[in-house]
Formats: sequence, structure tokens, C-alpha cells
Amino acid sequence: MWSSAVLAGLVVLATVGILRYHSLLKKVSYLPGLRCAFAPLSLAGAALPTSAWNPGLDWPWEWKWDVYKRYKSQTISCIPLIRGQPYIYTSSMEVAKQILNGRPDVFKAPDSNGALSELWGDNVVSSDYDMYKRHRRVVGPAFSRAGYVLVAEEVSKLYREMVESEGWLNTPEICIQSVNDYLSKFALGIISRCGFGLPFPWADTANDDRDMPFRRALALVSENSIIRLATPAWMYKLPIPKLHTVDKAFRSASTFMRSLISAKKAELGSQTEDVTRSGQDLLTRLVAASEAEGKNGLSDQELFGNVFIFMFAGHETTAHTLAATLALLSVHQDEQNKAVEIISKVLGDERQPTLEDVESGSLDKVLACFEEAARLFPPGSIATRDTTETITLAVPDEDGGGHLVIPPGVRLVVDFIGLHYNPSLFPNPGHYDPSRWYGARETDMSFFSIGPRACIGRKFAIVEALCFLSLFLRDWKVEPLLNKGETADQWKERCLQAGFAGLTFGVRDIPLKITRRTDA
Ligand code: HEM
Repeated sequence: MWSSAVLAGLVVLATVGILRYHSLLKKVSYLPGLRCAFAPLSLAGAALPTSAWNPGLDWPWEWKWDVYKRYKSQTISCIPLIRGQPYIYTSSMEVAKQILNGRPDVFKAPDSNGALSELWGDNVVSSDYDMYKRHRRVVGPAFSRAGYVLVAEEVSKLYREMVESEGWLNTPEICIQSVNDYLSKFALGIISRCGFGLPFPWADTANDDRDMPFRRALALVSENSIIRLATPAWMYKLPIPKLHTVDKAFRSASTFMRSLISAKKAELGSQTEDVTRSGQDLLTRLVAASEAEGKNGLSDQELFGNVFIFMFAGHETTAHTLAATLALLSVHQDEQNKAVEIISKVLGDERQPTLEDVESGSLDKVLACFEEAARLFPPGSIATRDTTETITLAVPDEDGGGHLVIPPGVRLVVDFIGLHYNPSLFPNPGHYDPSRWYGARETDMSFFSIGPRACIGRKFAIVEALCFLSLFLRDWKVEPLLNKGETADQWKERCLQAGFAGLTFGVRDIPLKITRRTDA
């Protein structure tokens, strides 16, 4: 009796499963691809590591060499068998352009961007349609030429402080276990100074009177977003130290950012002059632009959401890419020498790089070293859009041509790792070859995404990266820090590893040896 009831139950479950699978297969236009337990960007999918039954967040990196080959298509599906909506991933530029061209029948779903809006409130990255237009109207003016001049100046100042405070000037050769830590601090310093008008001295020895220093709080916040999303409020009352630390970090970062906004509003409110002329940092310009919009401006919560985005989008991405650039140049001495030669020619031994140097294009071959690193390790490794209506996507001839017909509720993912390792776009894709980017325009830089929602901070990042690399490479020869008996190839195998680090994708800890070239 019981056994036949169990059997009947199993038959019903299997039938429901098969019917569900077939309906999902139809939704992805019968594209071949991954079949798994949870959707990759669902909480369960993202929290669990990449494995055969759970692709998770890191599969585009882990399986970059064979997944599209295996399914003989640049566009594949991913069907979650237990939970979640169906996905279509593409590594084809032709299909990516159709997804990211600003069409109204797809949108940025709030849960597709690391649930940024759930954690911090609506913001320019995670919103869409009218809400996006409102955010963008206020955020756009925050980026200005005067702001980029400030970035170039502050990079030179902070760089000098860094080498002095770290005592590098007195040491001909320095072994660094994780260059990422320095670059993360550097990029946080630049966004703090140029984004928020904060002092951010490199050697900050002052006692911080807050519960948790802001820098530490930010690092913890970026590492623990998934824990924060997955943990119900009552669990923070349990005696679990890790959760207490996470909670404290989120509260601390949040209090700090709110106080920044209130202080800026008060400062601008007390000025009689034109508020837009009172400061060139992103926050001043953001708050000023919002106030100028009157009742169409952003609420405090929305300002807060954008401040958080500036803080993270503005430092993690650049830091990850700079770490990858130095790692790759350390094992490509020929490329490093080429870059140093150009820097010496343009800047000589002493001159600091300026915005004019960046804009003149004279350092473009140095920038190409950064661009090629961003191709191989793109910090914004995916861009997602969900269909709201039935759409058609033209399939490239190489994949057989024709059209995909996709109903509402399907998640379309542009896989920038797949795209950047696609040999039809980048021949010999595993090879680090900065010359691919010689003569490239900003819109060619697919690692900043493509279409109308491409990165608004790209010039900020380019100015910061190019000025930093010019200063750093002029002073230091960069080599891999090898373990005893290790070869450069073994170092590459060990150290050129990547995955989600914080809210974005990037290289893991990079150990380097730096040697003084000149009297820095
Ligand atoms: C190497 C550095 C950077 C990379 C690779 C990068 C990459 C990206 C990518 C791929 C997107 C599109 C995301 C999507 O479509 O879902 C994006 C958007 C955005 N980025 Fe960046 N980013 C970088 C630096 C920055 C900086 C320095 C800032 C700010 C100071 C910034 C602010 C933003 C904002 C606000 C958006 C949303 C734009 C919109 O939707 O209109 N990014 N970024």
C-alpha cells in the first residue's frame, strides 16, 4: 500500500519534472547547453562552488576553453532542473550587440546584479526604464573633465605617498606576497579622494573612533554580500562571531556613507554660489545634480545606493585589472620593456602623467597592456538582461544562421569571458598580446560592456590606470615572485587564477618581486 503510494508519488514527480524540462527547453529555443540543479545567479547557485551539477558564478572562467566548443555553438542554454529561470549565455559579439543595444523588450532584473538594490537601495547599475533614466540624469553630470584632471593629480600624489610610507624608496628589491592588497588600497584611496573628497592618507595611523575602520568595513562588505543576502535578520542574534562581524561591517559602512551624504548636502545647502562649481569629486557633483533636479532629484536612499555603487564599481574593478596587468607584465618582460620605453620617451625621468598625456594618445601602447589584461580577466564578467516580451535574436552564420525565438522570463547573459576567449574574435585568445588594442577606441573596449549601458566610469578608470602604470613601471621592474625551485611557467599555473573576488571577477593573490629601475 505505502510502496505503491510512494511509487505513484515518484511517477507524478518525474512527470512534472519532464514536463517542466520540456517547457524550459522550448523557452530557450531548444539550444543545447548546461543542465544543472540551480540557476547560476540564484542565491543557492551563487553560494555553491562550480561543479558538474552546479555551474555557479565561476563556470564561465572554469570552463572557458571547452564549453562553447562542446555544444558547437557560441550561444548556449542553461536549464536549472530544481529551481530558477532558464538562461541563455552568449560568447558571440553579434548576439551580445543584439542583447545590449538598449532594446525595450529586455530589462535589467533587480536580482541579476548581485541583488545590489536589495542590499543598498535602487541605483544606476541595477535600475531600468524610467527609474534608470532618473538615476542616469543625476549620475551623468558627476563625471566631468575637471574630475579626470583631479584623478590624474591624485594618482601621482597617492603613488608618491605609497612608495614613501611603505619604505620602498630605501629598498632596491621588494617581495610582495599579494600585490592585490596594495592595488585595492590604492584604488580605494583614489575613489575616496576623487569620488568623495575624503583625505585618505596612505599611512593612516590615526585611531579610528568608529566601531570598525571604514576600509575594513568596505572590504568585509564586498566579500560577504552573499552571506548578507542569505541570512535572515534573526540569525544575527545567534552567537556566531562571523555573522556579528558581517553585520557590524554592513552597519558601519552604511552609517559612514549616510553621514557623507548628509554632510555634503549641508555643505552645499550653506553655500550661496552655484553648487555645481563647489567641488569636482563625484559625490559633490552627484548631490548637486540631484538638488538641481528639485522634486525629480534622488531620495536619500537612492543617493545612498549610488554612493555605494561608486565606491565599489569605482575601486574593485580597477584594482583587479591593475593586479592582472602587473601579473601579466611580470611574465612578459618584452611587453613590459616596450611600455617602459614609451613611458620614458613621453614623461622622461621626472614628469608626472597628466590628463593631457592620457588624451593625446601618446601613452596608448601602455594603456593597451591594461586593456589586454581586462580582456583576459574582465572584472564585469557578465551582463544580464531578462526578456519581458517574446523576442527574436539572429543567430550568426557560423552557428548555422536563423533565429532564436525567446519568450518572456528568460535570462540573457553576455558572457564576457566567453566572448574574450572566443578565437573568432581574438585569435590565439590565451596569449597576452597588448598590440590587439593598438588604435582601439573606447567603444571597442568590450570589458566596459557595450551599448548604451556600458560603463559610465570608463574614463575615470582609464585615467587612473594609465597614470598609475606610467608611474609604477617607470620606477620598478616587475617580476614573478617564485617559490623555491619554481619556474615562471609553474608560477603562471599557480598564480594566474581567477574567480569572483568581492562583487566582481578578478585574479587571486598575485605574488611579485619589484626592483628599483631609477632613483624613484
Ligand atoms: C577597469 C575598470 C572598470 C570596468 C572593467 C568596469 C566595467 C563595467 C561594466 C562591464 C559595466 C556594465 C554592467 C552591466 O551592463 O551590467 C559597468 C557599468 C558601470 N560602471 Fe564600470 N567598470 C570599471 C570602472 C568603473 C569606475 C571607476 C566607475 C565609477 C567611478 C564605474 C561605474 C560604473 C557605473 C555607474 C555603471 C553603470 C552604468 C549604467 O548602467 O548606465 N565603473 N562597468
